[in-house]
Amino acid sequence: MASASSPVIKDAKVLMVGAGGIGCELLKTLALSGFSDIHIIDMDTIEVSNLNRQFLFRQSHVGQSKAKVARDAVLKFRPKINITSYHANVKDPDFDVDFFKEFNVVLNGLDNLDARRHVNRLCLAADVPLVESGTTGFLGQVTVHVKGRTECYECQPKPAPKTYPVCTITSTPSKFVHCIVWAKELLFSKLFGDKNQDNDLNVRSSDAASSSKNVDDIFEHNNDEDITQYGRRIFDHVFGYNIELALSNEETWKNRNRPKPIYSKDVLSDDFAKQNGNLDNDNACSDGLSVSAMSSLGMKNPQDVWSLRENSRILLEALRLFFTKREKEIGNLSFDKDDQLAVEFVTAAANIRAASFGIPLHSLFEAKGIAGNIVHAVATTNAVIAGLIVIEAIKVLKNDVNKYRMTYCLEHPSRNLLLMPVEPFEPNKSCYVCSESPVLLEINTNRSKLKDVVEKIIKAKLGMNLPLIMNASNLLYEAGDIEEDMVAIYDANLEKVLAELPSPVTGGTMLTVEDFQQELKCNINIKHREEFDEEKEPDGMVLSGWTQPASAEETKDKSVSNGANTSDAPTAAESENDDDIGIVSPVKKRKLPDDSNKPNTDDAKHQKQLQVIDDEDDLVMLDGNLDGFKKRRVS
Ligand SMILES: Nc1ncnc2c1ncn2[C@@H]1O[C@H](COP(=O)(O)OP(=O)(O)OP(=O)(O)O)[C@@H](O)[C@H]1O
Ligand SMILES: [Zn+2]
Repeated sequence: MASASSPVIKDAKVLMVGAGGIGCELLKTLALSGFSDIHIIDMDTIEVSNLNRQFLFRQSHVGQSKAKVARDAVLKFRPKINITSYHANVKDPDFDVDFFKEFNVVLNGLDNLDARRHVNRLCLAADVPLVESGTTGFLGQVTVHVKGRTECYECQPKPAPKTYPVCTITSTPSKFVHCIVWAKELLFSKLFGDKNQDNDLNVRSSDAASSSKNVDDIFEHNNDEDITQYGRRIFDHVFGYNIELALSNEETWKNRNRPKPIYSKDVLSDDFAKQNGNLDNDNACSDGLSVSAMSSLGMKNPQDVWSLRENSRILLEALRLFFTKREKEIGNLSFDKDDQLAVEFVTAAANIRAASFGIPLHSLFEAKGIAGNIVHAVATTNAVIAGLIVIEAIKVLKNDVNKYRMTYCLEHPSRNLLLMPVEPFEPNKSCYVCSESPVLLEINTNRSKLKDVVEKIIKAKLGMNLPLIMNASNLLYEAGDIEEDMVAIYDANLEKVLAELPSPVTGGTMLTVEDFQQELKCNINIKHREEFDEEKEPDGMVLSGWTQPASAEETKDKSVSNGANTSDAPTAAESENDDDIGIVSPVKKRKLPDDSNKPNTDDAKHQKQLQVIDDEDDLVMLDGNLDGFKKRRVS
């Protein structure tokens, strides 16, 4: 390993993308490892919920740029190095191919597929190696992507990662799970958990002065206020007032549907207290966990999707029951999916928020499943992953191709294995991103419209947001800032191309798709296919040049997203299987295209230090050479 004074480290110009959970650890580790020219891009500002694991940030930094604060924090203990921060989206056109070309290596600490794809494509276009990473709870991985040598980030299809940027949760939910996270992590915690724990429940108005302290008092239950009044006040604050406040920030809603504020008086009549629950004869029982708002309101079926009014009644009733039947627990509660009242409260709150944002409502049964599956970010996983990123970055800088490893951090170490390095895969010859071969798109050209192709394939699968589609030299379609009448012409052209294809198309029609924003161009060979198995191919179209991952890529399926404190986790059942990752069919692994099959002397040296460890508590690392399946002590 190169030492801190090594020229490869000192002279390297490194670009880090993301200064969140992984990014903070990474910046610190890079600086302490001797890197001295680090550029860091992050578009976000610091949220209270980041503070438990993004150790470069403090309470006083909330609201400030992550990239800048991270830079300043590290410069305090490494004042002589150069750190350049950009408070910006990596997708900004300023960060173009020429910008990327300036760097020796790019390191990702991102939390979403879209940005990861974008960076992958720019790294390929600029021919700069990329070290990519992700964590979910105790799981994590680091992968190395070097053009022409190892597979690119998109060589294999990835299941969409399930982590949510904070602002999605606090301000712009678009899926029901975002509302669940909000209800569980923010509203439930604020009302029934530790009051002193700051959280991002309140919408910060653009007027910074009006923040935190007095706003927090809103959630306090005043002694002179009956519990129904209190409930309605909270209701109006979080579903009414906060939404109005958020709406006042016009910028946020430019390209989004505006939410609708909901006040309790709009959904519930004033005499609702009388109808809500049976105040005298609650289904009181001594066991707190069996108190239920549903039983209290005579609602029996957990699979029913409640109306907005029913959700509002459940919410207020659950809140009342917490304050009357489980008073002693208030202040110490954290969400537990086996706590019926907590699940009722969270379901109702999530549904009301969903109604406000135009998101379909869900039953308690469904909501419980979603709420029980959210995994918390683990700071140590981020630290381990950041360390591994630096190790791989150094190998990349030294051009130690034979030593590149993709490393998986496992949740349930089996046979004392916590980290599992495997040799990187070679590029997928039919990858539409890093290979020249056209992708084959089979569709029923009689029925499918090119509009569907654009939506389902070009945008959803190929991840091109601003595609430009050509058929030979004819421009068929262009997304982006174009005049409405042009859009109509393009749409018509697009339809025409499909309509004119002889049916059935046997030879295929070649479309070229370009997305300058993503620096990606690929050819699509369209072929007619009459029948589709709607269950397997629900879109009625198949990108067959881009195969689904085979079982050999099981590890990659475990590919996780990153650093989010709130993510839909692999289910418990899936996690159990992680034990098997250690024996992921090494035989099927593809080798690098160069001479990496040859025994490597450095590896041989390593193996001399291998030792068998019996102590269950020792962490060991499986050596990259899986054939030997040797263990190495990690100190
Ligand atoms: N397109 C992008 N351009 C720049 N930075 C980005 C982009 N997409 C994501 N990021 C940054 O990547 C970081 C990912 O960090 P992390 O996964 O820890 O998320 P977080 O937002 O800090 O926390 P949380 O887990 O609560 O969402 C974030 O700081 C986010 O701002
Ligand atoms: Zn690829």
